[in-house]
Amino acid sequence: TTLATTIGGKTFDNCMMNAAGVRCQNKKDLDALVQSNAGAYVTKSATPQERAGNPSPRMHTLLKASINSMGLPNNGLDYYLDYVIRDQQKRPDSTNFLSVAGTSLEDNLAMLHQIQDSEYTGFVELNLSCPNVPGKPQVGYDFDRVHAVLEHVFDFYTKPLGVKLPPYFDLVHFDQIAAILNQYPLTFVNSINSIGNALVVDPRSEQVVIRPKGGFGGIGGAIVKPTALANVRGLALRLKPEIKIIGTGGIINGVDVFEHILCGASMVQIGTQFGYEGPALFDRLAKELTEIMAEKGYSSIEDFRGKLKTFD
Ligand SMILES: O=C(O)c1[nH]c(=O)[nH]c(=O)c1Cl
Repeated sequence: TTLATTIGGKTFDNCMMNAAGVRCQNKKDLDALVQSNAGAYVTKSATPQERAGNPSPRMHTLLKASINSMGLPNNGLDYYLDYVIRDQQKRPDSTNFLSVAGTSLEDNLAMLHQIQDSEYTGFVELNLSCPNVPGKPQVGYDFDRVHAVLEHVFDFYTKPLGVKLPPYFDLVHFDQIAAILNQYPLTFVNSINSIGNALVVDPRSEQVVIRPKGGFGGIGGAIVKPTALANVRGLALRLKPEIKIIGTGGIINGVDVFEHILCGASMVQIGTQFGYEGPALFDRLAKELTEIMAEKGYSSIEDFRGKLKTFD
């Protein structure tokens, strides 16, 4: 049984990796991911300069969920670009992901020009869906802005690139976003980011649980899986086959990975549970998924990827 997957002509020996933002902000965390059984890593979304992010408490974990309003704290693009280039020199056969999340079109273009002109040959994940920068509505819900960003990016960017999208909740929105994405040579689309601007209340203290934005933040964890699977499936049914799908959201166990792949994902990312369990998560998930595949007689993920059945 193999858990290998291929995206943009690159083969990953394991179809599971971290989600941007979780245990990937500094060299220590990234080195731990390199040492783990994850098939790849993605760096914390970068802005051109380092950012402190929102005031704490800005992240809270519940039993099967997390809420965060980090506000894009990161060490700046140079830090992550330096890390991935050094790693690429040390391990030329491994492909990884560099996430960028400019708070303006200018910032996104400046960062992508810098990456285009660098010796980095890996993937870029353009994050269009951060819900937590006060005063900055996320690009992913403004289809004209998504179109404009991609138009500008593909005027000059030639390396493998994908976008990280927010969850959509109306099938018409799946149609609209897919119609835009299908116009571009995207290597992948990653769906979903956290469900933005949810609210968690502590009934004992009668207070919200995070400081930024009066307690409003992005939700992750098991409770978002039905929305994540709907977005993975909705995009899988609409995107041209050369755009692969990375499924993110609600993965706790191997069976959740299986469901994401059944819905059409070629790779999955784990955020909340990875934050909770650490790098050993990838050993557990690989074991669980391998057992499920063996039980069902599947020897590779291509045997069942996207083959979700409906009633008709
Ligand atoms: O607040 C954040 O840093 C953050 N938090 C999220 O849940 N998703 C994102 O894309 C980002 Cl950039």
